[in-house]
Amino acid sequence: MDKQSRIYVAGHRGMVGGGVVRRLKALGYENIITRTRSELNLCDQAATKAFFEEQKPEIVIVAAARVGGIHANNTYPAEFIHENLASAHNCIHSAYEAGVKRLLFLGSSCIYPREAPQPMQEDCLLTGILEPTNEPYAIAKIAGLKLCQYYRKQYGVLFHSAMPTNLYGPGDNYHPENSHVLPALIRRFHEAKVDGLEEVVVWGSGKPMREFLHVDDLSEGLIHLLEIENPPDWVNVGYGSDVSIKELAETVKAVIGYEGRLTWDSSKPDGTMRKLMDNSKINATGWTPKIDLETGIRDAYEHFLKDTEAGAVRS
Ligand SMILES: NC(=O)C1=CN([C@@H]2O[C@H](COP(=O)(O)OP(=O)(O)OC[C@H]3O[C@@H](n4cnc5c(N)ncnc54)[C@H](OP(=O)(O)O)[C@@H]3O)[C@@H](O)[C@H]2O)C=CC1
Ligand SMILES: C[C@H]1O[C@H](OP(=O)(O)OP(=O)(O)OC[C@H]2O[C@@H](n3cnc4c(=O)[nH]c(N)nc43)[C@H](O)[C@@H]2O)[C@@H](O)[C@@H](O)C1=O
Repeated sequence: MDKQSRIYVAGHRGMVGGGVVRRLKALGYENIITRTRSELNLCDQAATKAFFEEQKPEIVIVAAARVGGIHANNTYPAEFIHENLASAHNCIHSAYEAGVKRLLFLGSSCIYPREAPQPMQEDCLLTGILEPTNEPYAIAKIAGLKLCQYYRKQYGVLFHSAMPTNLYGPGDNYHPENSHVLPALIRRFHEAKVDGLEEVVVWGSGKPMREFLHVDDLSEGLIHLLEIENPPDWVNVGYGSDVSIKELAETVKAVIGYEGRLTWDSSKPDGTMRKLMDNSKINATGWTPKIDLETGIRDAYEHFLKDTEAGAVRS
């Protein structure tokens, strides 16, 4: 990518969008276009069309979406499918109409079937039923991926997608109920330590396995994908190994230095039992992650403490 390219990063105030902007600036890209949601609601088709016609970015990274953990997905299914379908469609179609040549859409490992053989390869898409706890979100993500695939096929635009695994790191959403598991545990263990609580409740059985990738690794992977001349229509971007929720909780507990006990709330859903992705396709192009989970959790906690100090924790 030319350092002068006009790059629109949708969702720049989010964890991924913020990571991508950080990485682009570190690499010397100077023409980065951003809009907050109040400046441009991507669910508003007319406003999105007008924005693309006016700005005519050369490259678009779609990191804007309605995102949340298992409880949020389970609680707001209509909002998750509506907002993610609308924002993906509006971004992708308006980009095409405005002559954008390259667009990278962000999906998720949730798009793959609940019972997909592990590790999950890209071609297992649509070969089985989806995990019910995030089906609305997954269907919207599949639609975005397919929009890119067929606009590329019919119109010849280079619109392609990345399927990240569970992400974490600076700028994450720390909402006590709606966040993903890793930020939720960082916040809960931290607050229990500060408040001297005797126990921390963790959801589910602790048995599900999850793969975690630090957002700085993902950001590097996304920019790497944009440098590839003929990328796959969609490609997994994961860490390559997974841990149980129980192991995760024990690691977060140790990093934060909480000495109380763990209890499990089996009334909360486990979700899919495993969703480790096969990342060999992107690895073969020369990208591999660098940040191991414990190092990454330390980094995320340091940023959480700094943001707490500054009253800037997102939730
Ligand atoms: N976090 C994770 O574990 C994973 C995330 N992903 C994908 O990565 C992408 C980014 O996720 P992440 O950074 O974690 O999410 P965040 O919630 O941290 O950020 C999403 C951003 O999108 C913006 N946004 C949401 N809806 C709209 C809208 N209608 N118009 C304009 N802006 C909007 C939000 O704005 P505002 O700040 O105003 O709310 C926010 O800045 C998403 O596509 C997500 O599906 C994929 C796999 C895992
Ligand atoms: C990232 C990807 O995948 C996401 O799905 P998910 O991985 O199931 O989401 P999650 O991060 O919320 O992990 C949930 C697992 O963790 C356990 N768990 C324990 N204690 C807490 C807890 O306190 N909070 C949460 N959220 N989960 C907890 C919980 O019981 C379950 O087993 C999609 O939402 C979607 O966003 C998507 O794209």
